[in-house]
Amino acid sequence: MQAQRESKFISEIISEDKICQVESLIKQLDLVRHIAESGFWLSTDELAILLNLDGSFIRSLDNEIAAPNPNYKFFWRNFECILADRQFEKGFWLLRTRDNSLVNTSINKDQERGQEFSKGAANHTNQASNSAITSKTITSEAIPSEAISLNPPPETKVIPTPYALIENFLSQSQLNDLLRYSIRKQAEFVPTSNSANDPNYRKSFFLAHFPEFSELMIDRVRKITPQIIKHLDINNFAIGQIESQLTAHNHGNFYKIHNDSGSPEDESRILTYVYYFNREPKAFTGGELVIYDSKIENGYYVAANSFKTIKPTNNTIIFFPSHCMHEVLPVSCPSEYFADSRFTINGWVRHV
Ligand SMILES: O=C(O)CCC(=O)C(=O)O
Ligand SMILES: [Fe+2]
Repeated sequence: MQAQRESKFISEIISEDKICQVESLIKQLDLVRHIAESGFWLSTDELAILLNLDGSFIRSLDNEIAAPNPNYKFFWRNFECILADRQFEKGFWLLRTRDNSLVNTSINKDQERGQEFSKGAANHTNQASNSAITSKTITSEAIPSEAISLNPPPETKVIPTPYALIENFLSQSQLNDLLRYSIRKQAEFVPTSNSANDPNYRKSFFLAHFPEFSELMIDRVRKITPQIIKHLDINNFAIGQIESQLTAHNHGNFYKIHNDSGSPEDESRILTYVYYFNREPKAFTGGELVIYDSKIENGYYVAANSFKTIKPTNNTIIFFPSHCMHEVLPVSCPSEYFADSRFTINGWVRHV
């Protein structure tokens, strides 16, 4: 009798415990959905608390934050956690509900349940491993629940990056004036920063305010953009704001691989332009712009292995799609004179 009472008591404790687990799971999922809907960014520490991530996984996220991979994301249940920005060496994450429209309806109910309730850790995948388990045709047979991916299939096709180069973009007198102006403004140039705030990611100087030439450049870029759109054979778009900055790369300066439209506030950038100018004879070497071809992985553009190398040529402008990965190779400028820098006016054409 005593033993019977005890076992009943134990089973009540176990089931209450299970109810608590389910209740806290529901609370957690509600919170995650709430954050996803709000669009607020979470730091890695906050994300770790919210999703109850384990230490080794958090360390792997820290590695991703340090790595120059602006498009990193991982999956947690039916949410995507996207590395939105790097600020003060910390990663900030945007949560989004995954688009399940590609879920094959032939997944049977048991498998769906397996996916929904499999442990969080099983769903933490980086892009590479995730694509490895992604299958175009998910059938109901013989697939362990953890191997089912609700992702679109990986697109491994290499998409060549189109670009347009225009030589002698400004008149000789405009070019001379611009060069003189830039050299005179040396004291107003400030070091560039980047979203990772990592000095090993980008080193150069820029001038944000230069109305005497930004207006000229923006006007020229606006007028030529319709032709560029045709030449690059990209979808037409309504031209909105055009940004511009004046940059100087001197000895040892560089900008590692990145794209220009990866963060939410830069999403509307469609075209990147870079106008190169320098003193003649040219007193620097290097500083080539490397533009990578693209592959689509998990719905994101990532760099393919193939690329084009563009030599910065005086009075030449290049246009290419802002979502494409690119980098500026280190500049060697033995004199280290500011006047000998690799100068650019560069910026972005946004859609409205
Ligand atoms: O200077 C260049 O060639 C490219 C600069 C660049 O990629 C940028 O400012 O985003
Ligand atoms: Fe860029």
